[in-house]
Amino acid sequence: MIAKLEEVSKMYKVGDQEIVALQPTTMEVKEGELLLIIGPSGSGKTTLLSLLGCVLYPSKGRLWVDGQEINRLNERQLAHLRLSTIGFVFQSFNLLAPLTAEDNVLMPLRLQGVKNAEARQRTQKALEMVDMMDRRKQLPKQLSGGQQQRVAIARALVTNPKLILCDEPTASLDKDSLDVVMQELRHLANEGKSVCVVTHDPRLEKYAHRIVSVNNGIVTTVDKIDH
Ligand SMILES: Nc1ncnc2c1ncn2[C@@H]1O[C@H](COP(=O)(O)OP(=O)(O)OP(=O)(O)O)[C@@H](O)[C@H]1O
Repeated sequence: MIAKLEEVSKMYKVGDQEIVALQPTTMEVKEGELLLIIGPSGSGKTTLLSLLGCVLYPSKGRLWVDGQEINRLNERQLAHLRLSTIGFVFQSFNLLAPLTAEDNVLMPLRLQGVKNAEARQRTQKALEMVDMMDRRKQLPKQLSGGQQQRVAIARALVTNPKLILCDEPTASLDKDSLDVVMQELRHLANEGKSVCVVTHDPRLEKYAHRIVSVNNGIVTTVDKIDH
């Protein structure tokens, strides 16, 4: 198992009001699964993903990611855990506009201080996995939304993270690009990665190994009908 929550809750303070974004939640994320986190706007999905992504500390309860208990780590250790263990994919791709596809994918390895020759080799492998080698010299604006998202996936997996977290990765995509991106993510899960995908789009359900639904901060497991 890559992540485990034990009675984890998250509260936000707004003025003197306290908003409960996530009610006490106990769940696991396993290796080799694509876990879909589905629910309406404002239900707590991003909060749950941010906790799994070690971006937020739990307000209460205990959270382990890759065997480390989050509340025992300081900000610096948390940043290190993020860089070494987790890959992030966002709705808006978040590629750096002046850099080619290849240089975007290379960036996390530069941050990790990986030597140039190895970094180039790993970048090539990641771009091959998402079938974007032939477009590697292009800038993000010269790519379609689906192609940009595939580059963003390559960037997320170039560090060989155990856990890949995706926030509405298909929201800006048409149906065909959605299929390609979700098949890519499913493939990564089948190869042994843990992939969590937040969405409010039921079309993504068929790509999931497991589904949890979030409503008003309450997380429940949904029985999955296999397609
Ligand atoms: N930083 C914050 N400060 C205060 N309240 C917050 C903060 N982040 C989220 N919330 C509140 O917590 C609740 C859950 O928000 P969250 O972003 O997790 O929902 P979501 O399901 O991801 O929504 P969406 O699909 O619209 O992104 C909402 O009521 C939201 O307003």
